[in-house]
Amino acid sequence: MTTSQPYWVFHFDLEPLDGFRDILLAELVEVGFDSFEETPAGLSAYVQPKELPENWWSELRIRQMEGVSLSYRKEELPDINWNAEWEKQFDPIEVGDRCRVRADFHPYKEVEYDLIISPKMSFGTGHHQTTYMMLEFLLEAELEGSSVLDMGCGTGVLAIMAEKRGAVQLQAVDIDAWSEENSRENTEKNGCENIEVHQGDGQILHRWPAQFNWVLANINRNILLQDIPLYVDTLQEGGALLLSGFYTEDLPLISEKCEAAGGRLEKKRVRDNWVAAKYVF
Ligand SMILES: C[S@@+](CC[C@H](N)C(=O)[O-])C[C@H]1O[C@@H](n2cnc3c(N)ncnc32)[C@H](O)[C@@H]1O
Repeated sequence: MTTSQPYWVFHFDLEPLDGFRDILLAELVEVGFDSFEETPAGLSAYVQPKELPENWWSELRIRQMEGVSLSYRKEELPDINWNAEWEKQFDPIEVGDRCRVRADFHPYKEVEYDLIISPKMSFGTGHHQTTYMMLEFLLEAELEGSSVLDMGCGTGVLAIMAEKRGAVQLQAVDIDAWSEENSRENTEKNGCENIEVHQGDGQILHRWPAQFNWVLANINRNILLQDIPLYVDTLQEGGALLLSGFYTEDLPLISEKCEAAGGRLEKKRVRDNWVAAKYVF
């Protein structure tokens, strides 16, 4: 998306947000939208007019879901230079004084971990509290020589950080094809050589029984509750789960699920009511 093209942007209001924004995003990708921004009320989504089927609105399955309310406002944009748009919206993020997440159009600055991420429409630039806290955990984790699963990899930012910190065998998985492609692009940009990227969900984990020292999963409450047992099955004895994507009020449920699988909460972080938690097994 480097050239100027006419676009439409749809500003979606979604209620409730928690857990449903990902579903909306996945459905919009299916019908042809190709770039997204999170908004406090929902999502702004971009599409080239020629890509959007006439019946897209009536086809959205999320509209039939019980208790979900969705509406939109459409704006026509004559020409967008996408590079310029990203430059406006995406400032580099500093995670403490050792890690900086930037796009390749931002100038390099001396830092221990310089992560280059082209976000396009995948989630994971470090701007979100959950990504930020996962990066904080990775900064203090013992990763040298370890094996790591990054589940729901988005831009691949967590796997990239884990390799830079010494992990030697990494699998990154996302349910979304675009994120798979974007993670591959970003692993190359960062010169990572140990990360394999896949499209898939929890079912793919049967390939890797008792394999990983670390499982990273920043997804959402419902997917985590469903898939924690699968994550635990892929952990080696003595391994750890780093989980995020849920709120403080959901921590007891997540902890209960991990404890039932033999885990213990070792440490948690909280920012704006979002939680990241480390469970050891
Ligand atoms: C909140 S983003 C996290 C991205 C990145 N790991 C980070 O920390 O910023 C969650 C990602 O999980 C993916 N996802 C959603 N459901 C999933 C599932 N069941 N299995 C694997 N990935 C999933 C989404 O497509 C999205 O890219």
